[in-house]
Amino acid sequence: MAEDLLRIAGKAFTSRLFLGTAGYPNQQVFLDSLAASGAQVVTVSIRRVDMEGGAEGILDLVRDKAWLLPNTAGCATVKDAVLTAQLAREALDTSWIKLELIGDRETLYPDVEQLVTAAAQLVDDGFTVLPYCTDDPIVCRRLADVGCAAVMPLGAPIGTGLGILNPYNIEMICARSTVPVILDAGVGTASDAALAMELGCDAVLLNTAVSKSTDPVRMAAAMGHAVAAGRLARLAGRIPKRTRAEASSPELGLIGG
Ligand SMILES: CC(=O)[C@@H](O)[C@H](O)COP(=O)(O)O
Repeated sequence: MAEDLLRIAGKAFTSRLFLGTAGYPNQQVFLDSLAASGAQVVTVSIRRVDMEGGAEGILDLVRDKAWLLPNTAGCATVKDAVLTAQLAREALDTSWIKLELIGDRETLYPDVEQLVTAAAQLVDDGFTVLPYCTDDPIVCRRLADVGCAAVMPLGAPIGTGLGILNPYNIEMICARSTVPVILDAGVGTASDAALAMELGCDAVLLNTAVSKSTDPVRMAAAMGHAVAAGRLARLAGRIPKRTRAEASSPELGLIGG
């Protein structure tokens, strides 16, 4: 079987799982979870992280183990998000940014109007932009049109673990998208991650489902397997759903039949 690579902006990955870094019991559990998951992309909140490698120090630990994807979590205006992205580029020497622009502190839903504006500005400024967005095919199209390298529609609100609330929209986004689709947020357990891949997503980004599980290292391994299994099933092509039973064994040719 030929190697099935995920390609984003010219960079190739063998794993289709992206992992967040927040909320782990301690750094060692995060590092063990990362290893168990096989994830090659790790997202870090620029507002949370200590650039000097002090108390958090996560950057130094991760740099040689995964591709760093800084994010603008906590930003609520275009200005804020653009400045945070520029700070990340300076400090981390990467032009990749996961653009989060939150419209509401309670739901943490993206503000899509500001998101498209910020994405366009960052693309013009030379960034590789991966925006966290709503599960709306038109919003995803707008983001691709302004030059985003991928789109990251939500499965459910961040941290809820509700799974994929609107699988029809996710499937539609995947079918229409001209750029890779990464399901981001709301994954609760391994079957959610597998479903995302079966619906046609190119990758899955998740955090809370692993960091807050009872056994993060074991859940991280489960997520790695789920993403790989979902991808394989997608490539293999599922059988159509039927409303009536159909015998799985042929009746003709049976001995004595
Ligand atoms: C870490 C990160 O980027 C999160 O904001 C992301 O959206 C994941 O959400 P979950 O924690 O729901 O997986």
